Amino acid sequence: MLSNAKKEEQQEQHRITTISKLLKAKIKTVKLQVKAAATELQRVQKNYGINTSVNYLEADDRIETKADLQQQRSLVNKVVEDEKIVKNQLQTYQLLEKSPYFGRIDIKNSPTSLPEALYIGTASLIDDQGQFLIHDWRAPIASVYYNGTLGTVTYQTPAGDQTVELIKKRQFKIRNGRLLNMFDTNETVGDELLQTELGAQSSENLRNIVATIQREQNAIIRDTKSDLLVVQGVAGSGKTSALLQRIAFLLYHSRTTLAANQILLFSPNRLFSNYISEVLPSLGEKNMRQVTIAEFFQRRLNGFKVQTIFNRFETAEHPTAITTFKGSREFITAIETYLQRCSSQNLVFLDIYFHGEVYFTRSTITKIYAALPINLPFREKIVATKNHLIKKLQRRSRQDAHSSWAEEILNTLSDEDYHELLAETEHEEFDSFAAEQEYLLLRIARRELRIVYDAIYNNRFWDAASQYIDFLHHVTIPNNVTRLDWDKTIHDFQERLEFHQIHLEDAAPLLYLRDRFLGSHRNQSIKYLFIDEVQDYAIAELMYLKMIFQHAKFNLIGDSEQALFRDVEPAKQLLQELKQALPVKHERLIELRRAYRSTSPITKFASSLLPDGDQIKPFNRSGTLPEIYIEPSYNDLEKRLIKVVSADLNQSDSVAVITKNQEQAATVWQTLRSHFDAHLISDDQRSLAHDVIVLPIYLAKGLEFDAVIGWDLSKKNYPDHHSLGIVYTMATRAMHTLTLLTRAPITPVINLQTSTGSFVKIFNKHKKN
Ligand SMILES: Nc1ncnc2c1ncn2[C@@H]1O[C@H](COP(=O)(O)OP(=O)(O)OP(=O)(O)O)[C@@H](O)[C@H]1O
Repeated sequence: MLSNAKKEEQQEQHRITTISKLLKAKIKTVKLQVKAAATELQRVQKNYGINTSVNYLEADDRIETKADLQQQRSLVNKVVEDEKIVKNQLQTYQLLEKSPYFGRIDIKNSPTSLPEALYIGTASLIDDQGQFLIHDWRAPIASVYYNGTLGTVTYQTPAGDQTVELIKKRQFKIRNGRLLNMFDTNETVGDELLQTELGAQSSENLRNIVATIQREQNAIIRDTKSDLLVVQGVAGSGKTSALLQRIAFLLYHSRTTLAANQILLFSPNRLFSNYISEVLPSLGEKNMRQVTIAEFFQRRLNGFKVQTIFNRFETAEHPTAITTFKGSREFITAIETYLQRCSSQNLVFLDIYFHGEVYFTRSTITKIYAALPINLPFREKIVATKNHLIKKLQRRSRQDAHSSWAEEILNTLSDEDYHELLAETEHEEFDSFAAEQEYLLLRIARRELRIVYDAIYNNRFWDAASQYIDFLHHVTIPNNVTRLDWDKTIHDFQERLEFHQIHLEDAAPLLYLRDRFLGSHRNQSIKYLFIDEVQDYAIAELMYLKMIFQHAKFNLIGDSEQALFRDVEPAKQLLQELKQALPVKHERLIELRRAYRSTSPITKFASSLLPDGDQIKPFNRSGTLPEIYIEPSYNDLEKRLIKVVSADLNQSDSVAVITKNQEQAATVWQTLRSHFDAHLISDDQRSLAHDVIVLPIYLAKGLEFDAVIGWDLSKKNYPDHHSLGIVYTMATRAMHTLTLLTRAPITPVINLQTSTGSFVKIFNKHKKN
């Protein structure tokens, strides 16, 4: 006799087999359709080529050709679109074939109705009768699976809230048509499945978490109302995972109005961008756009080399009072006040040159600007000044047509140039040769004066960098900054300018001043802006982004405790600052406290380093205690490293040695390379595919590894509490094993006399000697 459970398992396997067969059949059909669509596209494109190349030279046929062309073009577009649809369909079926669904909910719409079983998967599947065999995880009803415990459950739909009775919730693990595991659960998504997922070895890329999204993560993913969504979550709480699932959700939810290229993610570096690049495709969606803040600033400060976050971290371990000031809300507010109060005399207008001589003087431009109504917004003042200058230029170009330089150019024109200049007019139009000459002179003058026009059009009559320097001279500096130090930074800024370089701390304020004054460079197309690791961004940078991406909804994701370049700051305080700096109508804060990445012993150890670490809830996954080796000498430290790496490699696929900076990483790598297939990771690297990698902490941000070895956590390397964020980030990169190596004395950030000592196994070789 089969037990009930066994019978149910058989029934589920039977359903899976039926669906697998159906999917196989569908894949076969769609593959043929894809092939046919490709052939059709080739045919239409070939025809398009032939049709568009004929008749083009015959003037009488032009009109006809244009209409034909339009028809041909829309035909090509339609066939391209058809091909895209079948290709997408194929991709969806192939995705479902691997694992058609992961959840089932049995619901009753009313107490008297019969229960209905709904299966939840990565995408929907509908049979020939129009019945849903699988519901997409993003469909409104699917939120019952993620949010509800058994009983009455309410979920949101476009038509308003709906209530159902949830009578069963089941989770599956299915691979290639085989049911590997199933559980009935009352929880959001039961721990058992999550245990298996989290216990697995790390992979080169972050995975999607669609089958095991937790309730609080679901709130992040499905939020559609907030203009400013702030997520503060402890290390390994699934912030990045939820962010990517959220993008997939938004693309589904707003599929007629939102495209992947209207979503922009600021990520810490290229390595991280690559690490997360598989999640959206694995959910059947296209990737959003990604950029680092330095790349973004650099594009906007055309011609300047902007310091990267990485470089800033490498060159200065802690922010100075000046860096903090330049990154603050007060600094941006001071720029705003400065601009409002700046008299036209203080605006740094520039002479406009032509043929090496001043064409419009600075004082002319200042006068034009000064004559404008005082209350006009900056942008309108700039537009009015430009229009005024362009009118002046038009008048002057008529005069300049009679200048000696214009005549000289005319006299030395080659036949070819002469005819080219005349090309746009009919020769017969001129009454006389003199009229033709007059016409040509004006054209020459206008052509030559194009550089003046361009200078006006591109605002080159105003010098943003010098204006910024003037602002730096005028701003009231805070008490903790000396005048001498401040003057030094101004000098430093000027010196860098000569080499076309700019410090990261100056990029946002300078751009803010420039774009606020000119009213330019606004981005209208981005609808959602995401910033991961937001704790590494200055408020001034966020304020600039807010000014530029006026129509975008902001999603700021971070962990104030993993701040590398700042002191650890309480989440609430950071939030308060964000709210003040980025005022919006609907803001929302979601905090994540459960740490999923690391085993429970690792999370407990890492949390014990923090002042309010008891707020962090470890996920219940067992593992060995982290280990600390305190060695008497650097030589011993190196020997220990080799032993630990060997031991880790026996149990783990990925071992990462994390150092304080690139220089130390390079030294450690030299030690390891003769023993292992070790790889040194640098700023521009994209791949992590090696047994042993060595990288500085900054590059390890956001990533995870089976085994982590923290290199030289000595007092020398991490002298005081400023290093807390770094050490905490390092420890929380480990999924299964964590070993910290150090010379004596150990950093005060790891105080072994407190509870920290009980969460770690200590091997103090130094004491013995
Ligand atoms: N609901 C979940 N189901 C399965 N795995 C999860 C879930 N949430 C998080 N994880 C796993 O936990 C790990 C950490 O997730 P993620 O990198 O998204 O966290 P994070 O908060 O961005 O971390 P950090 O700030 O420390 O870089 C990943 O391996 C992720 O797959």
